[in-house]
Amino acid sequence: MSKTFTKDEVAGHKKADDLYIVVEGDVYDLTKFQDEHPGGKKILQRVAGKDATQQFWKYHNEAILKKFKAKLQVGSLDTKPKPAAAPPTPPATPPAAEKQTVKPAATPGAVAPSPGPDASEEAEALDPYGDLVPYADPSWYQSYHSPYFDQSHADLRAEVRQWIEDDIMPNVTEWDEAKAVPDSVYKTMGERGYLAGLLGMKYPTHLTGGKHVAAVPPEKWDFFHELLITDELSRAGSGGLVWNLIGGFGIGCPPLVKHGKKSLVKKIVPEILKGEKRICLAITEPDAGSDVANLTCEAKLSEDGKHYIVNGEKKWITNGVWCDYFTTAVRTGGEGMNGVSVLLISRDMGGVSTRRMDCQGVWSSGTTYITFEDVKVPVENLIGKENQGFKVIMTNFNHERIGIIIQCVRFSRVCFEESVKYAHKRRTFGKRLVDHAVIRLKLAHMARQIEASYNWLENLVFQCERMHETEAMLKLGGAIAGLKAQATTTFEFCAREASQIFGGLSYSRGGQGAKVERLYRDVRAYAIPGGSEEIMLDLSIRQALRVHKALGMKL
Ligand code: HEM
Repeated sequence: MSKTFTKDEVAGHKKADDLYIVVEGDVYDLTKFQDEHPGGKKILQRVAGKDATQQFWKYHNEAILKKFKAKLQVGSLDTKPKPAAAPPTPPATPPAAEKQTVKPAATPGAVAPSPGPDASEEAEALDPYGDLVPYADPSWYQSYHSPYFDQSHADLRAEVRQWIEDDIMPNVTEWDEAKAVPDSVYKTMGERGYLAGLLGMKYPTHLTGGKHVAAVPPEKWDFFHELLITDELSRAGSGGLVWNLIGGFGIGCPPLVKHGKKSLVKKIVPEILKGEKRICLAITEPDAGSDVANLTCEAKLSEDGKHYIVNGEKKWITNGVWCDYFTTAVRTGGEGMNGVSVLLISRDMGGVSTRRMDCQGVWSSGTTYITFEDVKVPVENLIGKENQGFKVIMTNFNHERIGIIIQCVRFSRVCFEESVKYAHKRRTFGKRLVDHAVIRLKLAHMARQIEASYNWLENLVFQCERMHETEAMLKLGGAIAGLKAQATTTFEFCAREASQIFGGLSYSRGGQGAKVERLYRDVRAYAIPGGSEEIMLDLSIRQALRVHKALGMKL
């Protein structure tokens, strides 16, 4: 794309059969494209030979330019400024050298805490990052101080964001409409080491042949790195995409890695972490959702005691249609939670059928109906102990719910960010949308809920980082359930308000309102599965009271 044009040269291409335009200093040949332009060809012919930057931004967002650039750009104007060697980054405020650590002064006789040798380094906020729209990113992206994030998180953030912006964002709408994401994207998740970092545990180099995520040394990996991957993936604004990539894996693989027999884990997990095989979690049934203790899919021990014979149905199983393995909850004993076990079922055992279900949202996630008919599962595939599967499932719920929360908060931010950007370009009644108080009120209500949810999330992720998994399950289950309800209601609110701000553009699919329209459809996929809002709210209080009674609560 090295060809340069003068303004006059571009002006020479102003006919329908020879149509150039300029957008942001780059020259595009739209002669052939005009017939397929969704906005019509006449509108392009009216700006033929001219700089159409302003008109372009009125009707499109950045993803469109990224998507079509390679195909349509023929050069740049000679007046276009050359890009700087490195993108300028605003300095953190104020510059490090001028920063002073506040040393608490002690009055004689009093003991004052004093900062350790690393205090000034830890106190440093990271450089501002991203578009800097307030509340569109977590505050530590925008030069707030944080006790949780350091340079390794900032490096990972940059790595994931670049990939999402270049390879994912421009295609997300197309993939959602096609109800599938190319397999190569999931494979890339494995190759980049992201899948292995999403298990809710320390980075498992023993299962990745020593490989790890480029930006972060494995020994530094923590739950905040995990949070970041899901958060940045969610910026694409599609529940279908996120669930396609990590929906089945993120809940189906951890029970296997943590509670499966070593030989089984060693045999199966490395291929999954590489992105070569896929796994999902099969718990919900046509007649048992949040009410897990009532599941009926049965697993009977064969007479020789070597196999379980599995019969039953599973419904709403994310990724099921594409999966090789199914981490499946089955009934091996009597009624209730003490008769439940977890088995790893492989598609090649025979008797496993999957069909795609049509759903309101998360279109590209592959929601599936599964039938197991006389599937012969070796007893070695038992995950955890027989009839003690409920504990495996419950521990896993915390990890699943935190994932849902991260996604919901980021989707809420996406709704907010899209709204702020659109409100700055759309004019009604003689002024920009953002200049109407009623629109600012909507933005303020979105922002306050987003920040409250996210700060609670950071706190709980930090607790998970510090507590043992069983302690976390017992102590944090209630709070995580409460935050799930908080996050899904925030998401629902933000999707609604963003839709109102975008008006018709978020009612039709695609185009500038694409993310908002899609997310609005995805809301229920978050508010219902993984524990419905109603069950989460009730659990949050019941569980908190139980824990605090044990802690010595005085009433
Ligand atoms: C590089 C040049 C261009 C490309 C690749 C392009 C591509 C597209 C695409 C893909 C859409 C479908 C909507 C979407 O997905 O966002 C669209 C819609 C549209 N485009 Fe363009 N376009 C270009 C230039 C322009 C220019 C210069 C104008 C105006 C002078 C324009 C006016 C429109 C309009 C009015 C729509 C319909 C918007 C709506 O449905 O609300 N386009 N364009």
